[in-house]
Amino acid sequence: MSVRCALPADQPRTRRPRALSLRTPRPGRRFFSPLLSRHESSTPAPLPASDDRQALRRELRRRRRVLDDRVQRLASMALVRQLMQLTSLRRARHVALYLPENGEIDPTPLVDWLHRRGTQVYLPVLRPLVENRLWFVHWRFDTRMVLNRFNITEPDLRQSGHRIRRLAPWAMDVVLMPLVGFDDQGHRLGMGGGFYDRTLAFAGRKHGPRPTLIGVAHHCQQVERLPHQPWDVNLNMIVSDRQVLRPSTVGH
Ligand SMILES: Nc1nc2c(c(=O)[nH]1)N(C=O)[C@@H](CNc1ccc(C(=O)N[C@@H](CCC(=O)O)C(=O)O)cc1)CN2
Ligand SMILES: Nc1ncnc2c1ncn2[C@@H]1O[C@H](COP(=O)(O)OP(=O)(O)OP(=O)(O)O)[C@@H](O)[C@H]1O
Repeated sequence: MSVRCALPADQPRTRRPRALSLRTPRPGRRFFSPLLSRHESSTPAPLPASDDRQALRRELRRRRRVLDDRVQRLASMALVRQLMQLTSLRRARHVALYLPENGEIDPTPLVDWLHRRGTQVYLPVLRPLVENRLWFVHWRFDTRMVLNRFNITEPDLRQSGHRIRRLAPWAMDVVLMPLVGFDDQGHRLGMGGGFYDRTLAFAGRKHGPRPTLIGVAHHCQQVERLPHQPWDVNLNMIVSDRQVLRPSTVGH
């Protein structure tokens, strides 16, 4: 299934940037090696260079926002098909995912499959009172939901009917993280709040339990190169509607 990402018609072709690049990824020199790569055609054309993370975020968010419903549905199906093959997800008992917003690739068709396997599903909730951190709260069909300050639907922490069940981030088996951008080195760009970076910072430690961190995105959110920030959590894998990228080097 080939999903073409829309590009602006009037993009000027400017010179390559030094720090950030929106150009089509080149083959070779991959730190992350693609598995299950099926679609090599219709990669996005080069876009203007930008040294500005905010501008890059804006452009990548625009790219996914303009995808129409059919493309979104096909991309979601292709994503979920690949996710269902992953051992980490097949073995997982506790999985955090997210409800898609503004064109984010939709992982929710996975939910029925997870429930049938007896796996518990969690959603990110903005933690009250602390700066930009998340809780992962158990999500069932009867969970009462509210809109958070970003207009994203999340479980209501003030439920009276049944006790809110949250799981410590280190106790999750898999966390699916929505990416705004990524490169084939496994570097990621998120929404810019540092929510996932802060919440999952413990995953950088050598010892102790940690979830498998899987970044998910549309293929058109891949860029040639993103700088690694010292606080960026390392992903175990990036899955798009086109491919699965895994670190090819042990110890990443
Ligand atoms: N679907 C989904 N849920 C998620 C995230 C996500 O990226 N996607 N998050 C991942 O972290 C957390 C929320 N983080 C967010 C960070 C910034 C913005 C955002 O829209 N920022 C606007 C400014 C909005 C405002 O201040 O009112 C912007 O940057 O333009 C949204 C969510 C938790 N839930
Ligand atoms: N572990 C951390 N502790 C304190 N501040 C952090 C941490 N991780 C990230 N930050 C801060 O959060 C801000 C946003 O970081 P960044 O631009 O990398 O966000 P992001 O990765 O796009 O967002 P997210 O993690 O929500 O997907 C930065 O100012 C950064 O300093």
